Amino acid sequence: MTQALRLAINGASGRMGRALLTLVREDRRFELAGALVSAGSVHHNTPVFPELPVSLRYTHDWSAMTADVVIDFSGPDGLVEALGYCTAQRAALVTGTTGIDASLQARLDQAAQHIPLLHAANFSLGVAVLKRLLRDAAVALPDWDLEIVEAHHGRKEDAPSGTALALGDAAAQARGTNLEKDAVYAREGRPGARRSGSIGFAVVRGGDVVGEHTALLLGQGERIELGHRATDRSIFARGALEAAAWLAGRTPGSYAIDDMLQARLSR
Ligand SMILES: NC(=O)C1=CN([C@@H]2O[C@H](COP(=O)(O)OP(=O)(O)OC[C@H]3O[C@@H](n4cnc5c(N)ncnc54)[C@H](OP(=O)(O)O)[C@@H]3O)[C@@H](O)[C@H]2O)C=CC1
Ligand SMILES: O=C(O)C1=N[C@H](C(=O)O)C[C@H](O)C1
Repeated sequence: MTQALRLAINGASGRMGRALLTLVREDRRFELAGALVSAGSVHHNTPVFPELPVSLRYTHDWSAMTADVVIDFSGPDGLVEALGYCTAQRAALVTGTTGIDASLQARLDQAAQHIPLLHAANFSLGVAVLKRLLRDAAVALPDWDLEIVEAHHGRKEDAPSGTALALGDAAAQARGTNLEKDAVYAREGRPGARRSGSIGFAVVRGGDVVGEHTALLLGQGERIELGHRATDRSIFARGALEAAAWLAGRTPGSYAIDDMLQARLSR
């Protein structure tokens, strides 16, 4: 049997971090090397599995840890710290953090020259397929209006979601344009008639919604709605663990979830 990969989870005390910890306990492909939290975390130095006879504690001390691969679901600041560790130690990095601005994106691109790095705004298989369907529909119906609606729990900090932006970007690229030019993020007062070719975003926040995305393609007298609803956060955690097992040991570079799913989705 091959040796277990030493895995560190960054943002370990969060919603996604906890979903990962639950799964990784039962996953023989991995040995949990660290559960990282922020410098000021109330979880720092508390036991990760208080109900089990294991000594692992949440920590902010990256220096005491040896990991082959890091999975990060912490937020932009935490991602910067994970990047620092992975680049210095030549560890692989899987990150699902969203709300990444252009300067952080440039740092990810730079780091990917030295380490294998996979960033995905959504680790669900269903969303990967939705993106493909949307690309096809956007090309087949170039004149139809495209609007993307997303809904998430009330604690989510970024908007629109990373997935909504990735869907918009995929459709824009498929139509030979780009999201920076075409996106409309807000309408209020009298914004005037809809600009042809624009891609509108609408955001819903509240309750415990795990994550819902609908792409509306609006024609004259008809419309298509392509949607995905996540009802259980463990689907993202499962996808991230698959990505970590797939990514560790690869040559440095920037990988996408489509690279990992290629074989499966092209069947
Ligand atoms: N790609 C995907 O499939 C998915 C992506 N996401 C994204 O993942 C990210 C996290 O989401 P979620 O788990 O819901 O958020 P949470 O807020 O529940 O968890 C994030 C955790 O990160 C910790 N954290 C904050 N700063 C740092 C830091 N500097 N270093 C280490 N840890 C830190 C915080 O814990 P503490 O205070 O204890 O440090 C916090 O609990 C978001 O960007 C979200 O959009 C979410 C779901 C799926
Ligand atoms: O914050 C979340 O919860 C989620 N964030 C991701 C995003 O921004 O797209 C993915 C998922 O929808 C859950």
